[in-house]
Amino acid sequence: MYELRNVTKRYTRGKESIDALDGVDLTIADGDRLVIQGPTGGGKSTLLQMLGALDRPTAGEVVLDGTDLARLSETRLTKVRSENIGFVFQSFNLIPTLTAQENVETALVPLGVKPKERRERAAEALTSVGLGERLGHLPSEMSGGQQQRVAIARALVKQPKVLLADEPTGNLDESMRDEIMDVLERMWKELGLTFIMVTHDSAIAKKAPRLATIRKGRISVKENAGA
Ligand SMILES: Nc1ncnc2c1ncn2[C@@H]1O[C@H](COP(=O)(O)OP(=O)(O)OP(=O)(O)O)[C@@H](O)[C@H]1O
Repeated sequence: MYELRNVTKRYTRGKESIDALDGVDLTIADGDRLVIQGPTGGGKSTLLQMLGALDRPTAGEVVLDGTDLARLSETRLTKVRSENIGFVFQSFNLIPTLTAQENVETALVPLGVKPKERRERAAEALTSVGLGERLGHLPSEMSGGQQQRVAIARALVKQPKVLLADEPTGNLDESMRDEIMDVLERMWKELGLTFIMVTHDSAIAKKAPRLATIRKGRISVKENAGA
């Protein structure tokens, strides 16, 4: 469970400063699915960075399961991230020289998982996203949708509590967008994840049960009981 209290993130460049987040309060329960939308520059990616322990706020608290991430050392933040949080990005971020299976295995290396178990768990994760036949393929030998599925398997192989996705369908055409949204939704349900996704796609936002909008660093949250 996340509890954000009065979170401010100020970026300063020379004499100019901007509050990318300006007093954000937000609670996200375990197993929630939250979609974040808003105009470009509104603060979406900055919020995701706070939730993902990739950066700390300038002021306020980002409490994950009772621990304030804003107060952790860099080493502890890295540990929280590698154990609890899976990331999926718009640009897939796969390593081009590694096969699908090797790309997925990279998520287990920092956790000290032995090579044999790494291979087995990576194969299992790829099978669960429908890529059991593609373990030995390089990213360049796969479609955009398949590459994004490898990235999803890499995010989930460590069995995180939280999945954060930043425009996961942004580089995909419409049919692949639907395919990736189906995989993400199925994983959210099957694994009981807390799933938080940034999107510019109004069709996806419309279907979201809980929708946060961020403008000029300020957040408003709407529940959509019908979605
Ligand atoms: N590292 C940084 N240094 C300085 N300013 C930054 C930095 N990162 C973001 N900003 C500024 O903070 C504001 C919020 O940026 P952010 O990337 O969070 O917006 P966004 O809603 O994700 O936008 P987009 O939809 O374009 O990705 C913007 O004005 C941006 O220019």
